[in-house]
Amino acid sequence: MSSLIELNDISYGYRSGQKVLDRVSLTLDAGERLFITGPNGAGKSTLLRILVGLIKPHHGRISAFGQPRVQEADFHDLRCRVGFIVQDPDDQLFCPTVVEDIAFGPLNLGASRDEALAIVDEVLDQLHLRHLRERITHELSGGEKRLVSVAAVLAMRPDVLLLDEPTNALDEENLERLEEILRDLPQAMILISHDPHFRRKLATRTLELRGGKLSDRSAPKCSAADRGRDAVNANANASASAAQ
Ligand SMILES: Nc1ncnc2c1ncn2[C@@H]1O[C@H](COP(=O)(O)OP(=O)(O)OP(=O)(O)O)[C@@H](O)[C@H]1O
Repeated sequence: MSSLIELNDISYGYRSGQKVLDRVSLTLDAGERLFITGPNGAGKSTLLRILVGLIKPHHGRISAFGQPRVQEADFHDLRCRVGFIVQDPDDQLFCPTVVEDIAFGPLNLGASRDEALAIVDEVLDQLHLRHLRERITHELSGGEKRLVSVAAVLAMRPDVLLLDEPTNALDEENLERLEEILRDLPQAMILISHDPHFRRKLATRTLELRGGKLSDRSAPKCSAADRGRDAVNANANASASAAQ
């Protein structure tokens, strides 16, 4: 079975600076919760923006749901199926009220007003957020905005989720609730997070982006035999250096 998402040999650099991504490849399979870690400015958000077609890579190929994604029309279709929760909820929420913000996606995908409102209530119940339904979006706290942006993306019933720093601004209770919600969702997802505790609870696989390269952090540790061999080699090198 082919992967849901495949990025092959992706390279990119902003005009202002050096290469951010250097021949990066990744796959996302059904049921995975794939975490991407790495230092600030490593290019993690850039990678997600490339995946959904907001930035065109200088090199490499993107395929999703079995189709190559090249033209803008390909990415428009992809964005209907991939829910992207961006780092700053203020970039995600733009309607006057919470109910309008969450209904926007389903309406845009062709739902009737009644259908969209039914989805809003279902998602608000799922996230225990009914009390925020009629609130004015820009008056919400940072954590409330974060949860409403998750609700707005879930309302679009995406096949895959991308979450960029979803735990930012969440208190302990809401963090635990978000963990439970994500664990119960059937969708495959890619999560960017600096929070090791959150990652340990949810990750099925972890990649690290550093110096433009992605490496697998969940690769099996080397075996006892390998460690023994490494120790022998290290001793041999140390003896050789001492003899010189
Ligand atoms: N629009 C832009 N124009 C120029 N440079 C940019 C732009 N957006 C990001 N960058 C730069 O590209 C690099 C990668 O940024 P990116 O936001 O992808 O990193 P990140 O790994 O998500 O960082 P963080 O963990 O801090 O969120 C950074 O050096 C950043 O300053």
